Amino acid sequence: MTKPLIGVTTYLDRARWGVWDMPAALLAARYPRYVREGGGLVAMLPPDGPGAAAAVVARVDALVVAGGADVEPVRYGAEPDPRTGPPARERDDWELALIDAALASGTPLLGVCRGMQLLNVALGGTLTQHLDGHVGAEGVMGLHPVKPVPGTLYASLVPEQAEVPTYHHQAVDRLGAGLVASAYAEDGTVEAVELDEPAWALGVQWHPEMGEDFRIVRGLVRAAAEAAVRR
Ligand SMILES: NCCCC(=O)O
Repeated sequence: MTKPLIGVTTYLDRARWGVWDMPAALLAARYPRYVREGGGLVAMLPPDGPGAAAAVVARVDALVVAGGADVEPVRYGAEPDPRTGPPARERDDWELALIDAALASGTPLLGVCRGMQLLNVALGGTLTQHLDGHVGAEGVMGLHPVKPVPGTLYASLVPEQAEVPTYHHQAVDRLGAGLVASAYAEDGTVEAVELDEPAWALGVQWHPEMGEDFRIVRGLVRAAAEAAVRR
C-alpha cells in the first residue's frame, strides 16, 4: 500500500546557504524524520495564498502544522504584549486557511507548538502571551512531564505520564469551540488539545519531533491512511 502523504507547513525566513542569502521556506529536518518514522511520506508546504489551501489539503492525506513564530494577537482579539514576537502574517493567513480546510474536509491534523496554538485560535480560542517560570519559556529547550486526560484521543496514543521536549513562551488560554484539553503540565498549562467529536485533530504544545517517541505521528499516519480510503 502507498504510504500516506503528510503535508508539513514551513517557515518563511531569510537564510544563507552557499552564494544565496534570501527568503527561504525552512523546515527543521526533525519534522521529515518524524513523519518518516511514523510511516508517512513528506510534502513541505511553504506559505501560499489562502485561496490555495483547500486544493492543497485535498491532495494530502494529513496535515502537520509545525512550530514557529508567535501568532499575531489580533487573530484572537488581543493587543500585543511587548514580549510577543513579531508577526508572521503571511504564515498565519496560510496556516489558518489550511486548518479551516482540514477541519472542513475531515483531513487528520496535528498541530505542534505554534500549530496547536493556531488550531485553538482558528476555533475562536485565545492565548496567554507570556508564561513566567514554565519549562522552555526562557529561551532554552527543556523537558517536563505531561499528564494525559483519560478517555481522550491523546491518552489512547500515550496513556501514561511522559517527559516531553518543550520550548514555548505562550500557551492556550480560553479553549476554542469544540476543543477539549487532553493533557496538562504539572503547573496546569494546557499541553494538548483535540476535538471533542470523532475526528483526528490533535494539538500538542511540546515538540514531539525533537524526541524519540513516535506514537503520536504513527497515530496520525494511521488516521491518514483511513481517511484516504474514505475519500
Ligand atoms: N507562540 C508560538 C509558539 C512558541 C511559543 O509559544 O513560544
